[in-house]
Amino acid sequence: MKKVLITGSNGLLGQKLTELLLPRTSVEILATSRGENKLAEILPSLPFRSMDVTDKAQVEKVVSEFRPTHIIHTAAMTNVDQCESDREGALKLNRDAVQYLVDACEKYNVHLIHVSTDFIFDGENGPYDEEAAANPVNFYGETKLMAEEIVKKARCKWAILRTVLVFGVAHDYGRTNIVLWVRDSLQAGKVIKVVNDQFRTPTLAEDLAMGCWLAVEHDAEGIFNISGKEMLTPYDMAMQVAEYFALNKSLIDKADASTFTQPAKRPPRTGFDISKAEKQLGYQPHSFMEGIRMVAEQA
Ligand SMILES: NC(=O)C1=CN([C@@H]2O[C@H](COP(=O)(O)OP(=O)(O)OC[C@H]3O[C@@H](n4cnc5c(N)ncnc54)[C@H](OP(=O)(O)O)[C@@H]3O)[C@@H](O)[C@H]2O)C=CC1
Ligand SMILES: Cc1cn([C@H]2C[C@H](O)[C@@H](COP(=O)(O)OP(=O)(O)O[C@H]3O[C@@H](C)C(=O)[C@@H](O)[C@H]3O)O2)c(=O)[nH]c1=O
Repeated sequence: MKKVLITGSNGLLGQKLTELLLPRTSVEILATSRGENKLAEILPSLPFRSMDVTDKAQVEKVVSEFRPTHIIHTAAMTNVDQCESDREGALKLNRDAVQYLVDACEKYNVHLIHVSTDFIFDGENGPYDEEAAANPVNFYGETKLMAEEIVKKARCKWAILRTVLVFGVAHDYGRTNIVLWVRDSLQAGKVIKVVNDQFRTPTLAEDLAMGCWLAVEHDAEGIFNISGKEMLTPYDMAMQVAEYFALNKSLIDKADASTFTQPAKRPPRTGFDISKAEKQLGYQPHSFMEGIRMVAEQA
């Protein structure tokens, strides 16, 4: 019987993972997150414990008591711009916490599934396969690369699953994402500036959760790219969202790096080649348009 501990269960991926795994009788799960359980009402049977991954003692205590066979580590500081301004916080959460989890996994023989990002790359020549050389262009990417290096040195079994621009609907969730942001802006009649010089393979949160589960089922070891399959610019994405919801495309202003900047630099061309995960894990993501339809059904 596989016993899976999920970190960051209140997050977008954490919630989809919890919803995916809870009904499965072949696996026992323990959802953990820093704050109160945001899924308590909708999933009353969900085993949950509060676990602040930046607290080494809490990590050791929860892992020693639950004794998981696998940990899927989703918790992170994912606000890329915040990572530039709160570097100490970003290091604690995105780097130090991973060392505490590795220590516990080594001590209790737990297989660690660590979620990482395309932002470890500089975006000069995407799409990337699993062997590509990392070269982050912002602090978030630097902290996530540090985390990967900690995982690669671990003496427990480990897998690193890298993903890109995750979108989906979560409960009681503070952050938006590209699909919901475009839909809500256009429905409100707002003009939005959307870049056409950044390239991504956007990932439906449900597909990422399935990718994590496939890695657990296969006891996968090593690095796997788990993202969408289509290389799109945010402008392409916005046009598809407007198409799907029959919204006013003239509200979408084409932008580029000369007219749109954010506090942290974004790697221009990332995106992933997912053929390794397709072949070895049977990973099969939805199309971006199917992902939009699934979002529309939930929000
Ligand atoms: N979103 C994206 O576009 C991408 C994400 N990724 C990676 O995927 C993973 C999941 O991302 P995503 O689901 O979007 O993240 P979210 O920001 O949606 O969720 C992260 C969750 O982690 C929890 N958390 C924060 N601090 C702590 C802590 N100290 N201890 C325990 N839990 C904590 C928070 O829950 P609480 O409310 O309890 O504080 C938060 O909800 C991350 O590792 C990220 O780097 C990679 C590429 C793209
Ligand atoms: C807010 C905004 C974003 N964009 C573009 C920029 C970017 O390419 C895309 C998403 O921008 P955001 O700032 O919302 O997201 P961003 O912080 O770029 O997303 C990143 O999050 C971290 C966690 C990751 O790991 C990365 O894979 C990536 O998903 O949309 C616009 O074109 N116009 C806008 O007004």
